[in-house]
Amino acid sequence: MIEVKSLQKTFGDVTALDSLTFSAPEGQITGLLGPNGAGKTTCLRTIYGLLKADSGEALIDGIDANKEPLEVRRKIGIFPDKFGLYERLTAREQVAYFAALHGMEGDTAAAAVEEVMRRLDMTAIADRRATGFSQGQRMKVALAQAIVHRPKHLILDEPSRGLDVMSTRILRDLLRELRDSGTSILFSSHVMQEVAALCDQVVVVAAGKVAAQGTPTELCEQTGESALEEAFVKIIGTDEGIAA
Ligand SMILES: Nc1ncnc2c1ncn2[C@@H]1O[C@H](COP(=O)(O)OP(=O)(O)OP(=O)(O)O)[C@@H](O)[C@H]1O
Repeated sequence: MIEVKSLQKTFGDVTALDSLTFSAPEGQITGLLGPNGAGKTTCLRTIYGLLKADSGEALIDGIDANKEPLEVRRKIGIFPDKFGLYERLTAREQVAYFAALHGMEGDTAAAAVEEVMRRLDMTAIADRRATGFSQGQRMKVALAQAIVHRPKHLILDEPSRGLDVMSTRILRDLLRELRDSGTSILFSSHVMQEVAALCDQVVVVAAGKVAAQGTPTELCEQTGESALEEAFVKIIGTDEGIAA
């Protein structure tokens, strides 16, 4: 279980998180949906220990990443908003490096690397160096790095950015498969269709607060709308910063 409790974070005059509270249970895909600047990235960075909140807690299975970062890192896979690849390494070497960082060795590591590359349809780029990779190819390597150690919890910041239709489908199938095998998945997005298609639970964030929470159907019922897009507009009062 990923839990966020009364998270508060300010940057100078900007309140990025304002008593943000929600949880992402195991075996579910939870979507953080909000317009640009709502606080999604700040929230995810706090959960994986890259940022320290002014107050409140972010817990993975009850453990705070700020207090026990190594313990938390073992349990989670992270697909961050910004990531860099080692340009001189091949896709396979990058993923293998992350497997090693997570303590995987020998045949187990090699099998995990092959499996994740097959699953993400990366065979054609496996032995190419990252220099010259397209945005979508880079995204796939970053995704493979995030899941090669089969984490119990997966946190993704706008995972489908830069992916073409086929790759987006591969990503969606992968997330569903991981969900069905018990992984808790928390991802941020401002793309309505993605959230509607994938999420068991949606947490609508606006101005650092939870503006509404529920299944896509419940959000529609709560607002008396038939489409999630309309429900969302009603909840936050604008469609600015949200893509259909
Ligand atoms: N390092 C920082 N320094 C100053 N302000 C920041 C910093 N990080 C975030 N903010 C501000 O905090 C608020 C929340 O930003 P955040 O990136 O968490 O939003 P977001 O919901 O992820 O937006 P987007 O969809 O545009 O990525 C914004 O007003 C942003 O400008």
